[in-house]
Amino acid sequence: MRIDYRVPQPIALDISLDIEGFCVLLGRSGEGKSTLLKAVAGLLSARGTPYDNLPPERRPIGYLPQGYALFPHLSVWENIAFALRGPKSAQRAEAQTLLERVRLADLADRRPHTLSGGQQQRIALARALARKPELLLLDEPTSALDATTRDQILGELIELIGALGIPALAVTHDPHLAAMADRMAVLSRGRIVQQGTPSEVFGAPAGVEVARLVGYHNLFEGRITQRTQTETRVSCDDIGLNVALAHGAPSHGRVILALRADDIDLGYADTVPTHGHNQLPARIARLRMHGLGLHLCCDAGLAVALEVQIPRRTPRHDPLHVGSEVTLSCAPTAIRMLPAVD
Ligand SMILES: Nc1ncnc2c1ncn2[C@@H]1O[C@H](COP(=O)(O)OP(=O)(O)OP(=O)(O)O)[C@@H](O)[C@H]1O
Repeated sequence: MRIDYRVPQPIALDISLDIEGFCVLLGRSGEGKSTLLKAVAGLLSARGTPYDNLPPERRPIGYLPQGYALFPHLSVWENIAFALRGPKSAQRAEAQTLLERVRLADLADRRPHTLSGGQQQRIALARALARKPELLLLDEPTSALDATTRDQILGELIELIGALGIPALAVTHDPHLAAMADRMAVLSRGRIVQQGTPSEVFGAPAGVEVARLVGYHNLFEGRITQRTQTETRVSCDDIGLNVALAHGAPSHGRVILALRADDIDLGYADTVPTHGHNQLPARIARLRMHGLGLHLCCDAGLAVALEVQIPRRTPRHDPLHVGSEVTLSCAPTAIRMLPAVD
């Protein structure tokens, strides 16, 4: 399904988006993600296809707002029945069928506050299904979930929506959710700046804004000085780096290099890193624990400090401290080359 929407207020949007399976629209806070969903649902004034000029109640859309908006004083089945018509007994039977579709048949008489965040989310989904939607819209589906179970609950939700066979558009600023989608798009300054599968977008961000949103912590400027058939040599503050050639990457002049914190390897000054590419002597400027690993800020002579994520501490990592001399290294294929921004 394709949606084309133009929204004048409260923020100008001009959006064309292909929705297949579970699609995630990623954007910073305030970019207009909720505004787009409300426009498609007919809850604010906008022009676009499909559903142009249809009042909200006639749009075949299932809308899950942030926090789900379940009625606390109604039972689960009454929350779902709120979207149904007809005699009470028929409503109850249909609510029960919808609860079975979201695999929560035994919770019909509970109140929403007695359920987990993931269960509440599925009740909201059941209520949305009562409208027989041809499109599901989910506003920040991660926001009310517990961080420890979030990925599991979202995995189950995505699987469930896939089994229902209804295309879904979820909006979020969370790259973890985007990484789990069938397709994703990135919203910036009112437009879609990139869309594709998560591996296409995470693997080849179209620009600095996308790179930042999908977790490239290290962004720094350089100038292309040499090019071979497979690699480009880029000079960054007098430090030379080899970058693997990628389709569509700039071929000359100023560029921005993007590098993920967990794509940098760390060796001690007296050890040779696991691979011989792009070795940078560096000094640890800051260091903090990150789960089982470490997050480091290292001064390697570039204009910016390099952020380095070590997933698991080995016994050799224990002596690391501010001021330690280390050798950073990264493979040429780990560095993305983006057009420079003026
Ligand atoms: N009712 C309103 N009146 C005035 N301005 C509004 C209104 N609703 C939203 N805005 C503004 O429109 C812009 C987009 O808001 P929107 O809620 O769509 O952003 P968002 O991308 O969903 O943000 P978040 O991720 O923080 O939820 C923001 O600058 C917001 O302040």
